[in-house]
Amino acid sequence: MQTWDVIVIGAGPVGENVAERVVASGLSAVIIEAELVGGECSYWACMPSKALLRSGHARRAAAHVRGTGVHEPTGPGAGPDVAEVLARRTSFTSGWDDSGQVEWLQGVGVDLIRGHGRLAGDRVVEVSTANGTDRLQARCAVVVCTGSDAHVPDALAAVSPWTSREATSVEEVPGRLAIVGGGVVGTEMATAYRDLGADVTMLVRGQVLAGQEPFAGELVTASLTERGVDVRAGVTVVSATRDGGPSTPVRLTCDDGQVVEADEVLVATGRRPRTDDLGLSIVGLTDGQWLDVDDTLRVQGAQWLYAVGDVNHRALLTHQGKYQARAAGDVIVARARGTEVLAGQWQRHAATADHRSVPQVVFTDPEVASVGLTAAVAREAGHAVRVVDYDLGAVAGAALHADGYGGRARMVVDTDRQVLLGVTFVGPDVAELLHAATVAVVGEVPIERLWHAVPAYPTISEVWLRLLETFGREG
Ligand SMILES: Cc1cc2nc3c(=O)[nH]c(=O)nc-3n(C[C@H](O)[C@H](O)[C@H](O)COP(=O)(O)OP(=O)(O)OC[C@H]3O[C@@H](n4cnc5c(N)ncnc54)[C@H](O)[C@@H]3O)c2cc1C
Ligand SMILES: NC(=O)c1ccc[n+]([C@@H]2O[C@H](COP(=O)([O-])OP(=O)(O)OC[C@H]3O[C@@H](n4cnc5c(N)ncnc54)[C@H](O)[C@@H]3O)[C@@H](O)[C@H]2O)c1
Repeated sequence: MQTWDVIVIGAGPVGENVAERVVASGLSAVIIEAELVGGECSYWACMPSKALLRSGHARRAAAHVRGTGVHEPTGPGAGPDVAEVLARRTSFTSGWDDSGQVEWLQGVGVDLIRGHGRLAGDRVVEVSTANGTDRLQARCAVVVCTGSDAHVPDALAAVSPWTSREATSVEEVPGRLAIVGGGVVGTEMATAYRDLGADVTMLVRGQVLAGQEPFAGELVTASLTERGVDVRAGVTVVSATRDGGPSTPVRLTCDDGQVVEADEVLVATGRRPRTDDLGLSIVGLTDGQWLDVDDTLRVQGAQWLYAVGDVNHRALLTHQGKYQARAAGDVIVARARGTEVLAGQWQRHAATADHRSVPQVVFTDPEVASVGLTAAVAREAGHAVRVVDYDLGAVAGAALHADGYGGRARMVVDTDRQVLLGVTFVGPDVAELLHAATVAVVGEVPIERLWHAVPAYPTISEVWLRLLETFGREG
């Protein structure tokens, strides 16, 4: 049996980071990957989805500045060049070829075995490869970084719907696309496919972007609707049929009796853990579940098993998974060496920010950039809260940025401690405003000190000053 200090199962962005981290500190590591090194993010999620969105976004941004000579597309064929958009997308996935990432792994000294990994004993991992089964032994830790898959509701399974994988790797844009789900994937793909010329209908069980401040879903819905997307909220799909067989139109029946026909249907109804056939009974758990971890990313009740990234269900985002990977990699090294474990709040080995300081950008148009708690969640958690809103369009830098700029900003203030619990920006190109908010929330920067962080004039960031003025210097 071959032995390494650390065995990582899953070479997505998170697994790669854990392995790199422990090797950089002098331990040995092997990573096991069943599909492509780079994982979902590189080939079927973050990168291709943002590439599909970018051309339409850039074109609309230019069309909203008088004098650029670019106008909002009207009529068939007037939108972005679909073939070029798809070609650009494909370049960002390297044509679904992972040799570049494999080279990077080799360069940082991480060993790779291709195959399906599962636990098979105390620190033992069995790998099913094309040539049979290998058994590997870890001296220190086994780290599960197997990510997540699309969840497909039973009502839709029979019609073999698209998931985010098909939506991001598309080669031919359907004429009519129905999207079930109004979360991040649903709204981003509605934005992208509308730009690519599809007639898009969204069927949303609850509210659009339900986890965000309510005005985020409202502004995104208004914009999608204005651009011709048919957004139907408060409806549940109860059955789906494709009477003519595969590749023929799909008919979706909703709980209120309405029927929607489309050439393709994308299911964007959340994720499920990729823990099937993982041998979790070895540590007293059941396959198919999310893996509950402590703040050092160690599986609850286990000594040598860690779960990092989507699979632990703390924050299903690449950047947050990589943040966890840094903490996990470092704590594995500390435990291996017997050096001090720093697992208190905000210390090196604890993923403290997962609890209430997670930043996210939804790349719709307008963009939604948020960090920390929404007002509703902050109140539910028992904080004394004051909500401060400001019209982003009234900021000089925003008005210069785009003609008719529309958007809104909110800060959620903990009035007992006079610090920010959450910040949300909704508007064109607000993504790059987010990190300042993340620093303020994570740093628990007192409001009084924020008055000394002067935003440059005339930038959209001046909204910070407007929010403070609205809050008032005496609070
Ligand atoms: C459409 C879409 C767009 C997204 N856009 C963004 C975005 O813009 N920004 C953002 O931050 N996040 C985004 N996300 C979320 C992001 O993709 C995930 O949070 C991220 O990929 C999680 O990384 P991971 O390494 O935990 O898992 P994954 O990327 O899923 O990687 C897990 C790897 O493990 C492998 N694996 C699984 N089981 C086994 C096994 N038993 N043996 C061996 N290998 C195995 C898989 O093949 C895979 O390569 C998006 C998600 C979707 C679906
Ligand atoms: N820009 C980004 O950061 C980005 C982009 C895409 C995805 N992601 C990540 O990927 C994850 C998955 O995204 P998602 O949009 O699939 O999930 P989501 O949780 O954001 O949204 C799921 C949507 O599906 C609906 N839904 C759930 N079950 C349903 C059912 N049975 N029938 C009908 N509707 C149902 C929900 O009401 C919701 O509208 C997210 O957690 C997100 O963090 C991030």
